[in-house]
Amino acid sequence: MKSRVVTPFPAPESRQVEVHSAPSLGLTRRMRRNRKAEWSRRLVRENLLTSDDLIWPIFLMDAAEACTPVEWMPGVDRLNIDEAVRQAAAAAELGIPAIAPFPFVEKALRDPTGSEALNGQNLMCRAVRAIKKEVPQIGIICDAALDPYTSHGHDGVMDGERVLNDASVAILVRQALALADAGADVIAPSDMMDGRVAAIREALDAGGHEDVQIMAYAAKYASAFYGPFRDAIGTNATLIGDKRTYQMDPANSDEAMAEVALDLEEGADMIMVKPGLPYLDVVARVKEHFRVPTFAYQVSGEYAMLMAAVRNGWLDGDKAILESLLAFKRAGADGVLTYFAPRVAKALKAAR
Ligand SMILES: NCC(=O)CCC(=O)O
Ligand SMILES: [Mg+2]
Repeated sequence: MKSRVVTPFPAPESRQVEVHSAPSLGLTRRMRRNRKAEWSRRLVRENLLTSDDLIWPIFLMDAAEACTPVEWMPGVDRLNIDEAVRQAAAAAELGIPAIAPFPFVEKALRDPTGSEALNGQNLMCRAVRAIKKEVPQIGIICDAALDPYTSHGHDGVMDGERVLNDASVAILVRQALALADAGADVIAPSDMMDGRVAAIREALDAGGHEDVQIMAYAAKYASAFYGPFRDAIGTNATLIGDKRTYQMDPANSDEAMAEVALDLEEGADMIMVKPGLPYLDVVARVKEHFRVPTFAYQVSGEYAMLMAAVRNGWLDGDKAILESLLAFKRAGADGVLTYFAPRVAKALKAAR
């Protein structure tokens, strides 16, 4: 019997590859044709990110220093009022339509009922007045929620361990009125109490604020991605327990549809899904079904993840950030709240 010689690899001459004379596959449809040049890629592009899509969340702080860095959000600062006015002007110049301020409230001003939220001279109200006066062309979206103001870090008032719904709504309504009186263009209830949109709408109308819009944090999830925000506004130190009795279970999406339906019935002009990238399925489902102005919040944890990799040189910053924001547009969002707003607006301007 002849023994077979097994060659582990083909001999060198049979490994020659004829690149140019390979037979055509005879395909009718070649998806790559439209991708062959930049002009063609631009022509067939389905979604576009522009500065009109950006809402910039900023942090406020009563401080002598213009900027106080937020440790867990590299590149983000808490701004005193003068600096917030300056940066709002710069944002308007960059074509950013709106900002969303959040206050770092001194510990001494926090109490169990969040009463500082009702003070018409509090940090938020003073900042809103100052920005409205100097930069009237930028929209100001103000959160209605008590967490920056409560000693326990919850978005409402408590009875023992329980966050009370209706009692919290009564306070949120007064907070919303104080913000509207200061000049807020949009009230954004982020508290996830039931019935707060209707109550706020009614009070705004009764208070002569028919034109103040409501952007409801309609589907806000009890998420681990808010960690760095809590560092920024100082609630990581105060928060007792978690927010799972009012914010949504990350496992659910039918429930998000019910939340959005309710907020729209109650008078929300715009709705929001939060967090962003991990919940794009919810954004897509909501937009597809309700066809209303739909926003998503690329939250602090998403910002921190991207920035950590960018700072390590593991990701190309502008490219990764722009791609992350384009994903929201693809999912159907009309706009995104993002800490990257000024960076992105600058990059988009430079690319024009
Ligand atoms: N109500 C506003 C937030 O909770 C923001 C959360 C974040 O950026 O992590
Ligand atoms: Mg709700």
